Amino acid sequence: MNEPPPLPKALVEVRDVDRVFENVHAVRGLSFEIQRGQVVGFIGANGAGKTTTMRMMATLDLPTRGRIFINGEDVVQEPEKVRRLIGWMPDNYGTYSYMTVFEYLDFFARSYGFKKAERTARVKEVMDFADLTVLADRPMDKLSKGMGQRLCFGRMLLPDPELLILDEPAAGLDPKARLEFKNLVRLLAQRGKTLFISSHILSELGEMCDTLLFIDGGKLVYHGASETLKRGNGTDVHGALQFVVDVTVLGSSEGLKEWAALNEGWSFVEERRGGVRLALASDDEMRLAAGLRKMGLGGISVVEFRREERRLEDAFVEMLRKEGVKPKE
Ligand SMILES: Nc1ncnc2c1ncn2[C@@H]1O[C@H](COP(=O)(O)OP(=O)(O)OP(=O)(O)O)[C@@H](O)[C@H]1O
Repeated sequence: MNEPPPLPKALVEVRDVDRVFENVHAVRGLSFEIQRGQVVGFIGANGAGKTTTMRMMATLDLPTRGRIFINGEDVVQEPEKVRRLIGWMPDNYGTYSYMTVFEYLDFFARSYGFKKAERTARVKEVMDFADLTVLADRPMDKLSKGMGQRLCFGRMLLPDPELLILDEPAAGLDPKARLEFKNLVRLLAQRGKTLFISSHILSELGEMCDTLLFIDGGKLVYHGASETLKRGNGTDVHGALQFVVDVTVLGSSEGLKEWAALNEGWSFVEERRGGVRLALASDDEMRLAAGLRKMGLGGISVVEFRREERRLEDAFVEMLRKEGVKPKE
């Protein structure tokens, strides 16, 4: 029996892509990969090139130079195959008055080729998933921003695409709707979907994404794990990442300051009431645990410790500074 061909390693591969409009160089030499099952945040200021990149991935626009592959299929040469793999949620979508939520989903399910019982079952499944069942008979133009967004989400999920591309989905949502949106993202990630989500507000995406891509002036300025960004508390004089640990001790913290000076990988950052902030030149939890054990053996009574999370906004600003880019509003 013939084995099926192996799946391409990365679900998305963007290779040295440029997009030049008449007099705007919107995307410049952009390259990145997205692995299957990841939730990726695509972050950049207004005009950074996010929508242009996403539209090219979604086969709605063509690169001026470079190539984009989705599951190994070239978006320019095989747009039909690519469209079957992706769900695209634009930042704006049209509403039809006098069409209910159910009618809208049913209409799109028909256009995706679902027939009768299968169509009814699929629309029901999507309405349940996106919490739209109670809104089934509500006219589309009577939905709140959050409800409308859930409907758009539902429509995108009808053909069960593997890759979901969402352009600014959290923009304009109130806190409750934003929470509901985060839950949907979490559920989809649990089902093994790959999500590529843009925003110009870092904190909107930080918690829900495994990986972050930062774009500025059409260029990629960072691609990495969101955890690394959050935990890394800046860099030392040599540019190496540091992780700050806040340690509370019983009694004087003088002993801990001396301990940090004598132990490799550790350094003193600052003193605070009841404790000290130390930097550890590693995010290895074993090294942190070994350090805490050594403190105890050295007669230092640690009553509490906390590895600090850096605000993603600070991380972003610092990263742009390192790249020599001035952050924009
Ligand atoms: N069709 C077009 N013709 C000319 N210029 C365009 C076109 N589409 C986008 N641009 C320009 O390309 C640049 C990148 O725009 P893009 O919409 O990709 O940015 P963005 O990061 O999505 O921003 P926003 O968050 O405001 O949507 C901008 O300078 C924009 O004005």
